[in-house]
Amino acid sequence: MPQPDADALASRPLPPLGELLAGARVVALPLRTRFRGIDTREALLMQGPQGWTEFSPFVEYDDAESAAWLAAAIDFGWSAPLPQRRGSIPVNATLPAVRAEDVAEVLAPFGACRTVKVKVAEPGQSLADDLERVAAAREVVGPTGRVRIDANGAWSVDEAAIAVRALAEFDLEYAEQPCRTVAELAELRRRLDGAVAIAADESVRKADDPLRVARAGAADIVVVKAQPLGGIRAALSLIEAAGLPAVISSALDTSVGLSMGAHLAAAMPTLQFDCGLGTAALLAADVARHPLMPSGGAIEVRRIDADAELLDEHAADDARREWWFERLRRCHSVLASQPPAAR
Ligand SMILES: O=C(O)CCC(=O)C1=CC=C[C@@H](O)[C@@H]1C(=O)O
Ligand SMILES: [Mg+2]
Repeated sequence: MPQPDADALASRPLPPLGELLAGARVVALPLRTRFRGIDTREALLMQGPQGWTEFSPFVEYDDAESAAWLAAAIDFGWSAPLPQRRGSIPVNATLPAVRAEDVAEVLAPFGACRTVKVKVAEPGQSLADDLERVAAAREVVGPTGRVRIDANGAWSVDEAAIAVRALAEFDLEYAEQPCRTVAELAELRRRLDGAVAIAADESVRKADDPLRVARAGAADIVVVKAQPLGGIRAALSLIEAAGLPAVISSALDTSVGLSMGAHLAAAMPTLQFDCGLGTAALLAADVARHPLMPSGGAIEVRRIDADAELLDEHAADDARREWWFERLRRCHSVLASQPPAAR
């Protein structure tokens, strides 16, 4: 799993656990549409000297992997902000693997996004389902819009070669993580020979070596998420080292976590692609009175104040809150056991 950037974090001591827990809140937010197998997004929110920050590794992630998400939360809540090069971030709409007839309705909360990312290769669905969904998404964004797909590594190289060529009929901006391994991505990229660009997501955020995919020439683009990569500074170093265009994306965060992603995107020297940071539109409830919803195809770069009433209204139950506090304690121990230079 990726390690937080050593140099960037070495100078900052780990805040004591008590400081993290003071005022920490756990929320359970309903989704509008089922996404990556969940209907509710749980997140732990904390208040640091720089403002609200988020720790929300998916519940199935182990402590070693989740510790990078905690390093990110601490970085955003406790470290001085980086210079911002832009005040708003163009975003894509994110389309879960819904039926074609539901596409327009599911995309409506995203407003006028020129780019849509379509989930494909959902277990239990067929290429015909993907073709219909991508066709419907193309219909919504029109001929000048951009359509990208995300298979979350579900295809073999042969399946991907067939599916990506078939879906290319709808003019794809890129295919995100079509296959699981770096070797498969490299083979697919060779076979496609530039017909469709390949973006790496899991091969970056869940890899022991997040730079391997770039070094192997297995992708044209890296998808970069602030929380799994250990925070804004670590993500910026990784992008520089990868030497590929980056798409900053969300981890299905609350608006607090999305503001971390927006600050990462704002600190990027260049931003070539629309970012996957419009996902507040997938939530049926959020923690802020003015959430980071996409408007006119962009989100603002600003910090988010969690709202006391919304935190109460969407508070997780006692058992889940204790589970998250325990997880925070364990991940804090993981970070504390690392030498400061590796934290
Ligand atoms: O990139 C986007 O449009 C939104 C974020 C997104 O798709 C994801 C967020 C969180 C978990 C992932 O399964 C998923 C992804 O694979 O990129
Ligand atoms: Mg992805």
